[in-house]
Amino acid sequence: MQNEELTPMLLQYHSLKREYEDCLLFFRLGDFYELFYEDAIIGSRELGIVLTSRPVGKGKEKIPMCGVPYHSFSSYVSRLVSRGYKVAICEQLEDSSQAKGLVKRDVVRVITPGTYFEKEEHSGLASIYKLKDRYYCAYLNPYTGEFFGFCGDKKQVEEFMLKLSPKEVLTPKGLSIDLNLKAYITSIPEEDFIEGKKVILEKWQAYHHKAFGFEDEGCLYACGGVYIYLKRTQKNFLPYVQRPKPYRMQTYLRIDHRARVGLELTESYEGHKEHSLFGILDRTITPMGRRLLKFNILHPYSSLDAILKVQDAVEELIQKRHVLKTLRELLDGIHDLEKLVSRISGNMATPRDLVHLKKALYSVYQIKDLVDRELSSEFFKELYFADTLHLAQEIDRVLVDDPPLHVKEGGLIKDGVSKELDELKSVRDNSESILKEYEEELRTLTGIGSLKIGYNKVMGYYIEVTKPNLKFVPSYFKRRQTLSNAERFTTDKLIELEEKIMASQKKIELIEYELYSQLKAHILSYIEDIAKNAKAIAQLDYVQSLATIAIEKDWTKPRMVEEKVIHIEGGRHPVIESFVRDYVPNDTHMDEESFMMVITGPNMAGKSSYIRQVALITILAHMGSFVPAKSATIGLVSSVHTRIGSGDMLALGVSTFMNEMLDVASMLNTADERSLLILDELGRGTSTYDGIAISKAILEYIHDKLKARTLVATHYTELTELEGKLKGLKNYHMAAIQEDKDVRFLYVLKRGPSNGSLGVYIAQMAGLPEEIVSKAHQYYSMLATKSEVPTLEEVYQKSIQMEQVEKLQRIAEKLKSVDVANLTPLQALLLLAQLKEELLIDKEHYLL
Ligand SMILES: Nc1ncnc2c1ncn2[C@@H]1O[C@H](COP(=O)(O)OP(=O)(O)OP(=O)(O)O)[C@@H](O)[C@H]1O
Repeated sequence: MQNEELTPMLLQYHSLKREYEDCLLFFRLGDFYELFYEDAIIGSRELGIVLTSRPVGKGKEKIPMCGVPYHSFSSYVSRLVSRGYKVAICEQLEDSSQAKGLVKRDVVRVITPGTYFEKEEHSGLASIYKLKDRYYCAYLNPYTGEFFGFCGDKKQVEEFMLKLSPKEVLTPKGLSIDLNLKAYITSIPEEDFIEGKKVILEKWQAYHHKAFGFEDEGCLYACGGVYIYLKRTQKNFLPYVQRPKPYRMQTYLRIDHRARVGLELTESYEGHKEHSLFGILDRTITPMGRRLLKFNILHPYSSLDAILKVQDAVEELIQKRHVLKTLRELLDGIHDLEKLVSRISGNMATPRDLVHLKKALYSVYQIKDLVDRELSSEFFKELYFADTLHLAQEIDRVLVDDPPLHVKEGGLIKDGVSKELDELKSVRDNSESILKEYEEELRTLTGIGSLKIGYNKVMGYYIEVTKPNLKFVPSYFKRRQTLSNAERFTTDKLIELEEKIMASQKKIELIEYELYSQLKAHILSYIEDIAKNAKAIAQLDYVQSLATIAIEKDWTKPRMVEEKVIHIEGGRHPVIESFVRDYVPNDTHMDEESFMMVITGPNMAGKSSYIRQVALITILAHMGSFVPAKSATIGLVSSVHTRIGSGDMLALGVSTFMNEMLDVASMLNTADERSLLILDELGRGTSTYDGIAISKAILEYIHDKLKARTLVATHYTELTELEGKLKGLKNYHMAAIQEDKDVRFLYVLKRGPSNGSLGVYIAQMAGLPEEIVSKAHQYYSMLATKSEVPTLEEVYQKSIQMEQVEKLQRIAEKLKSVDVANLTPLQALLLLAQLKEELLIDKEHYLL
């Protein structure tokens, strides 16, 4: 269509669309946002709304269009951004009734997949910048304001991105990033990163990247790209952004994406939160606490100091149950403070948001008081609370307790706040009683008992008289409207009254709006303080959640040590124990001498559950949490890696075996001596001989080179031959009993190798046809005789012997280390009692 054929409104549309070519333009027309042309076709397809075509050009040519109501646009926008579209919101900048000619319009905000800060699930903007061969990246969560900068190699950047899972990643134009990112990529000019760095330095009044704790200025470029993009897209709606800070991988126990999936940390394989560690652990009350808990599950602490600080806080709360109870009650009154902060900052706060803020800030005040009075561990002493009570009091002074949803509805401000407002309100209320009096007067005057004065937005005030009474209407009544059974009139006096009421109403609205804006501006000037309190509340909620779950599930405080050990007595799997009745606890003993466990046993015997349980207990301990065990001593771990078949990369076209080898390669390249490795069914994706050969070679490498604590669950009994050859490796098996034609699982970890997988029995239990099962039994007997497979009874006896020998060795070690000459009589007696107990096999029998 030629320009001259377009209406002024369409010309306006085209000029805006040219500026925002890569966006779907939501063009405000009255109570609707309209989409035109190609945008309308996309919008109708993606949103399932009707596509119309209207003759809008001067030549009356039809163009495709569709629209969504302005008050519910949010859900439509969230659907579009989650599918990778960008949406430009074009508003009317003046009141259409006041405008001369075409209403002024402009784009006030661009919403992209990572910047929709009203919705947590659509929030997360990152960037990648490359200088020489270093990658720099930044991550901003516009929902909470959290802002990180990070520098690392390709692998670490991938890990950073997978863990923080941004929805949109910004890269400089022309830079090809060969990374596995699950986010929408937006290219922006390289100059934006440079310009952004300047803006950041200016905003936070800093002169150097070191002022933010960054070792390298590349991080500030990456942060700059993110910040400038946010500013340009959000324009006047900039959410709250915290000062950028370094994301320090070394302060966290590293958990890579494979371990997150394999150990079902935040969701189960099926995608359910409830069956994950997070689902089981979550006793938080506020959304801020919940977010911190999730973050800490993926980022447990790596230093002893940090862990002990949280542990002590959790222990103190467990001991002071009454304080814990009050704290939980107070937290219950706190809304999502981080969300409120970004809404206030983005100029989107409704009057009800401010009421929520008021309540939250009153609770924060009470919580601070409780913490000061009742809690003494270092964690609580270090919590910083800003004074925000005055803000709560100010909201309380100005805003009514139950305000309407929108500012426009009026009735926001309390009496006594503004003299002028109070006077106008009394004029308005008076006029209403004058109206009532006038209605009475007219009824008496005309003798029409049913006469009434009414109001609607279109006509204003009117006098309504039913048809049968029209004959009594005086001549000075002016006709306004005819209805089916009544007529509507007005009089000079009514018009005069109406003008008075309307004038005061308009003024009331103006003053209320002004006072409300002042209140918002006042709150905005303390936004940093509110954000700090949101952080403190998140921390408190985190520790109270850990204390609550520890009480509920009777967990114990693990002893955290620097040595390379894991000693767990009576350990349980935190998730499975919640769903299985009579979960059988098991012990774990790993130290410098014996740091690899190979666990064999039949299918379904509990091998995988056991090795995962050790990893989960270790992670919980590093979060400062109590753990599901009778007792535990956990030596610090630097990273947790898993090789667990979950099929998560099959969708990417990688075969099972290749996927497995990729996992192992990634593990071996990043793990170190202090890592914990969990290997489940290594080598299962290839032929048996290949599988055994590769598994053996990998275990030897881990043993000789890495020396990392490692748990292996396998069906290859051949791997058990490594015990004896590799000093630090020991065999264990999950015990099962063969009862006639059935197998009974004991779920007890026993020393020594198992005798095979009993897979035929499992097939039988699963209901395979009898014919197949009996054939399989015959084949199994033939193979077993050839390779001399021991019976279950033989395996059991051997494991008992091994356990007894090891027990005696431990006792001997203990005795060797005793300095007899320096023992007090009491210590000697206690030692004697302890040794006697350790020698006990059951209630009546002793070892030896
Ligand atoms: N300690 C335990 N106490 C009670 N039940 C358990 C225990 N460990 C595991 N189970 C139950 O046994 C089921 C199977 O366990 P798991 O998957 O760990 O066996 P597996 O030996 O790894 O089997 P496969 O070799 O077939 O993979 C679990 O889903 C759980 O219900």
